[in-house]
Amino acid sequence: MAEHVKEVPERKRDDFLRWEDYFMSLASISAMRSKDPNTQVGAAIITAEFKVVGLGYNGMPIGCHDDIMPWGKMGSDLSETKYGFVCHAEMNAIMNKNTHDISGSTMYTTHFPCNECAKLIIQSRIKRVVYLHHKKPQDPIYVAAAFLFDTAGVKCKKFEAEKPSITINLSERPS
Ligand SMILES: Nc1ccn([C@H]2C[C@H](O)[C@@H](COP(=O)(O)O)O2)c(=O)n1
Ligand SMILES: [Zn+2]
Repeated sequence: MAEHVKEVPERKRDDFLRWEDYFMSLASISAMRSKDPNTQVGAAIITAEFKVVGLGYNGMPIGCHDDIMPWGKMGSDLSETKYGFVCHAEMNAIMNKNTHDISGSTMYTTHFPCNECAKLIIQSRIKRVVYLHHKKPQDPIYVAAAFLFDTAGVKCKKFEAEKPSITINLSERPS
């Protein structure tokens, strides 16, 4: 064979990122955009045809500047904490969707959805939720969310990574 022709491998590479790892990676990378000093959450909506149609992370509403809004957990009432204002990652992923009908889709989320996001997920006709963390399963908010999903027939699954961690190299130097 001519010396300049690269030997083409006969088989595909086998260490490619599997679909589920890819989709949870998109949710996890989206979470890296969050300004929440305590909990960064990301969500990705994937259609049954494996198309990415929505990404979101927890953040303040449009026009509510991050440096003006409260990011604390404690205050004399809700209006003095982030909880009264922050948009959840799941809601933002739904609001950011780039197609009208997301029925039958799967939401990959770094954290188990709250009851308010569960309602949005159900009403959007998302049929499956894959989550990475579930910090407070006994919290009434998440008990209510689980009841909503179970009653509405939305399947919930804890994410199991094929690759427990991935590295992204954004520098020009080859990894
Ligand atoms: N499924 C969830 C759960 C929480 N979030 C957001 C809401 C807050 O920004 C933060 C939670 O704050 P913490 O009480 O852990 O300090 O995460 C979400 O977007 N989706
Ligand atoms: Zn929520």
